[in-house]
Amino acid sequence: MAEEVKLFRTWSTPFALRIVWALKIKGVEYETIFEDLYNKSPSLLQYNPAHKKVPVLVHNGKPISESYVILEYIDETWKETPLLPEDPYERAMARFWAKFGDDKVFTSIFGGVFVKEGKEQEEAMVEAMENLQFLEEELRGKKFFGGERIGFVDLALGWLANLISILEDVAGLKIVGEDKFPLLSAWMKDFADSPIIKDNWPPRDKMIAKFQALRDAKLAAAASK
Ligand SMILES: N[C@@H](CCC(=O)N[C@@H](CS)C(=O)NCC(=O)O)C(=O)O
Repeated sequence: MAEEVKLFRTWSTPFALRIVWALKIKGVEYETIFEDLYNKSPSLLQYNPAHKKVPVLVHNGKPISESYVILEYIDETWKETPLLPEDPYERAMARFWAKFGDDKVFTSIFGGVFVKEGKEQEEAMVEAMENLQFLEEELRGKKFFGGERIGFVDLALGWLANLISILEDVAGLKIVGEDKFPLLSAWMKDFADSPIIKDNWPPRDKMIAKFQALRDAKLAAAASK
């Protein structure tokens, strides 16, 4: 039976980009369904009733959601070019850093620095810098978080390379600079320039416009409170 793989996503969400990159690295053919999150399709609601979010991967009719769960499913189903290390401790650490990226780094930047101003933004920046320093240390002696090639943590943190680079245009924020985070800066460049990753990257102009609108809306909402 031919495999049927479908990916429900939006063009911009960093959570879905993880899945796009993983499927491309594994060489899995798939169909893309672009969702409008303001008008979610009945299929999305049926496939992910618990969260009603993208991404959702549907493999031979069976839905899987939550990007890290999907990444692990992909890695276990299509075993060529493994994303997670073999050693159980290394695997645990990869999952740890991926989760740290979402729980602490993403939150301190996109729920903090990006949507705040003045003193509040300065405080959020201190927290973001502390969190980023952990990732800087984790990269010591390595080109990618996965070692010599892109792995699970690189895909998990891909949003850093993808979104951080546009924040300077959107909010005048230079969060990861060569002066403060030389290893992360080099990683952001190497990751973004890697084959497969660079061919599957949302258009920069569109990203800037989207995140500008997002920031303006968040700041306006905060001001009207
Ligand atoms: N933890 C989820 C996060 C997914 C997520 O937040 N998706 C957003 C798009 S960036 C979404 O679908 N939001 C729709 C909503 O909240 O209604 C994952 O890793 O897949």
